[in-house]
Amino acid sequence: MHFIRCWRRSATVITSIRSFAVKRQLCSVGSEDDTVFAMSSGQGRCGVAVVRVSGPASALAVRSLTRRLPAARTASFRSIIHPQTKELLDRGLVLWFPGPRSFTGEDSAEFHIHGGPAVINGVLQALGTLPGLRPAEAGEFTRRAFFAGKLDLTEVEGLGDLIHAETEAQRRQALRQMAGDLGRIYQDWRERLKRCLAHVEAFIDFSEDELVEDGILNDGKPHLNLLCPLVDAGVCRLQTEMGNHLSDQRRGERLRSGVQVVIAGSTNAGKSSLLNMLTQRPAAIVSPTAGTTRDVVEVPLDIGGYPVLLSDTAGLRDTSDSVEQEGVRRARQRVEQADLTLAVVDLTQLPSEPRLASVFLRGHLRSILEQTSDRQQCIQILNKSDLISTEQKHSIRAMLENDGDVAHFSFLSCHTRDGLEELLTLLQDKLKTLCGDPLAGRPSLTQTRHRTHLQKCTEALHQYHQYRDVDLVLAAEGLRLGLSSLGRITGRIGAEEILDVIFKDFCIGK
Ligand SMILES: Nc1nc2c(ncn2[C@@H]2O[C@H](COP(=O)(O)OP(=O)(O)OP(=O)(O)O)[C@@H](O)[C@H]2O)c(=O)[nH]1
Ligand SMILES: [K+]
Ligand SMILES: [Mg+2]
Repeated sequence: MHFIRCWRRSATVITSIRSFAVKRQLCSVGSEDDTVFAMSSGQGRCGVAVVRVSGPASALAVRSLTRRLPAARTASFRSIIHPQTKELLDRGLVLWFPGPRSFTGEDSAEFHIHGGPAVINGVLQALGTLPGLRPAEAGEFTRRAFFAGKLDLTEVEGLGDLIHAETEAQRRQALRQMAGDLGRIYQDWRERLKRCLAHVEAFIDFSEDELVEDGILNDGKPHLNLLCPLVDAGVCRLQTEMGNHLSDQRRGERLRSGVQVVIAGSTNAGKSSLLNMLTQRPAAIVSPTAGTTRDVVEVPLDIGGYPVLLSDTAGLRDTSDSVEQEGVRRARQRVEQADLTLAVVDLTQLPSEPRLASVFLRGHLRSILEQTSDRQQCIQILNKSDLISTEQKHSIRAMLENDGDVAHFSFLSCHTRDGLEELLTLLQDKLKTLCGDPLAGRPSLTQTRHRTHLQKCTEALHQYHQYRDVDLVLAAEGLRLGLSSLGRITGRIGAEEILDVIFKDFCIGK
């Protein structure tokens, strides 16, 4: 059975980024020596809410609200009392995690309380009355874990992705990244590059006399490979590995952000009917009038665990209507940016003669894909199969199977749902190819941020090769730049400037 559902709950990213940026500025007066607290479970009424505390005054907080400190890392059932009024706020579980063996590396505690708003507000308000305690900023617990060396930046990003993961494949990829699989690759490259740089620097540090005496220096030009034959090989190997990692057709990034699947074709082919059938709701207007759809209608879907952004578009035709022209322009733009195009054809428009039908289909596909030449990224959907005879269907199928040019096709009826299972199987296979298996092989690159730094690193390594025979100091500088770019991925270097960007996606309490 195929599994389809909506995977993206809301689209309020822009406002949340803005409000987060403002909050950061306001709160940046807070120091890391403060003890912070926040509700870490979701907003709204719930059975159990978790309030987290982290920082040096955590023990004070537990003692003030529950009288004594429980045994470390063991749940203890306690009365939770307001430290000033002595009023009973709730009864719940208290956990005490003395640093450094805690998520943040600091002394921390958790109160598992009843999830009603009055209880939660009572406990948060009580914590706020204690000296040295203040409400946490978004992502502050994770930020502290990062500064305590508990997580590197790729693991922090993995954690952020895990919180936002809405499909199975996204969850698998995020979990793997959070466990440090990706970070370990970058760390290993960094260590190896560091060794290469150390060799070159040692070479530079030798005095000229020593080198001349040892016959290493010829014509006043040092020959690096006489002293460290491993450096060249090491740098080349790194370049190959990074090149492979970079040329992964954006599989990991696509899985993280959703695969762009676009429905396109002539007017009245049944594009909106297909969108509605896949989304299982009337997301787009369907009517017998050609040119019904004008705007792009986009719906997030989970197809077999893969995140898809499915778009219905205006039917492609020449028209004098300026609004429809704009719709066609947008449709073409979407097809250009698509990871996968579903080219919908109305079977009743197909000539009955097989050779002419073949020409018609090719022409139809060409008119949709125009600039994008990659046939592999397209599925031809032969719609309205309920309106043609079984014999006609057989002869079209035979014709297409003999035509090497049509890569993938699927017969479908949006009215009888005939062919839906077949289409979904085909779709799922395509998505698997486009996103890869997040658990198989080496982990994929998941973020543009990593790609940018890695590209900079490979450019810097190129500088090494360029200068190694001419100017060793410049060659070494290439390695140093490469090292610094790699360090930026895991957060060894320049973390402060990118932390805000990463934590924008975190919620308060994480
Ligand atoms: N018999 C039959 N009719 C279909 C099928 N799919 C769609 N239709 C009909 O074809 C007409 C056009 O369907 P739409 O889904 O609006 O087609 P569209 O491609 O979105 O059209 P535009 O937005 O105008 O480009 C409607 O009357 C649908 O009911 C099908 O599989 N079988
Ligand atoms: K229509
Ligand atoms: Mg439509």
